[in-house]
Amino acid sequence: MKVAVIQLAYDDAEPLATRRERAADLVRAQRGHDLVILPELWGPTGFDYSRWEASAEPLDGPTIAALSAAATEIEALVHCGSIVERLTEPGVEGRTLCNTSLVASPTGELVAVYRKIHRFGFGAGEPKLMEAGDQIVTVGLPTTGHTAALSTCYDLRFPELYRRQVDAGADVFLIPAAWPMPRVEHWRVLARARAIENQCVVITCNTAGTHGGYQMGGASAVISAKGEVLAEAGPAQEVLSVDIDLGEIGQWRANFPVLADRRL
Ligand SMILES: O=C(O)CCC(=O)C(=O)O
Repeated sequence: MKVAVIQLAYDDAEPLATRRERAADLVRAQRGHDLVILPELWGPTGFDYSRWEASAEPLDGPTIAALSAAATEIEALVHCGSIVERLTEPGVEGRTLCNTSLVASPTGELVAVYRKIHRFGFGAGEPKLMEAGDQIVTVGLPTTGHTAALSTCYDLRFPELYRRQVDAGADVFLIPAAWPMPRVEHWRVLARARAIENQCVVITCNTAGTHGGYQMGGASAVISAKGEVLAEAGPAQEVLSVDIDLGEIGQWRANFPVLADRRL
C-alpha cells in the first residue's frame, strides 16, 4: 500500500477557503497513492479556539465535498484529517461542536466518521466547546484485507483506546494531529510505542507552521508493526510518500505472538 502523508503548514493569515483549495490540490497531486492523509483541524486551526464556531460545518459540508472530489479524481482512500463538525442536535453535554475525522473512499463516499474521544485543553478548548466521541471507528483498506482504526492527536496518550481498536480488528492506526513543538518528543515516542505494543502499522500526520501562538511540531511518520520508523518528516510542510508492506504485519505477529499473551 502506497501512502502519502500531507504534513500541511498554515498560519493565522490564510483564509479557510484558500487553505481548503490548497489541501485539495495537494491531495490531487498524490495520484498513484492508495491512501492519502491530512492533519487534524487543518481548516479551523487546532489552537485558535475562537475560530471554531464560525468554521463549523456538517458532515456533508465543503471540506468533504472538496476532498471526496479529489479522492475520486485520484482513486485513493483519503483521510481528510478532522473538521469542527456542527452536530445536527446538541450532544449529552449540550454542545453542538465535535472534532470529527472523515474518510472518503476512492469513489468519493464518506466511509468513516470518527469523533475524537479524548478532548484536549484541560478545561479550555475542546472540553469547554466540544462534545466527546464514544465510538471505536475502523475502515477497511480497499483491496488489502487490512483494517485501519481512527484516532486523533491527544488520543495518542491513551493506550487503552488502541487495545480496543486491535480488538475491533485493526492492524493499522491512522492518527492526524495538531501537536505542538514543545512536546514533539512525546508525539514521536508514543507513536512508536503504540506500534510496538499493538504490533500495528502507525501512520501519523501532524501539522506544521505556527498558529494561535503555537509552533507545531511536524515529525509526521510512518512506523512499521515492529516499531521501525520507515519515514519521518521534519518540522516544515512536507509530503511523505511510503510504500508499506502490509503483509509484514501478519508475519511479525506470527513470529513474535506477544498479543496472544495478554492477560485480560
Ligand atoms: O497531548 C498533547 O501534548 C497535544 C494534544 C493536542 O494538541 C490535541 O489533542 O489537540
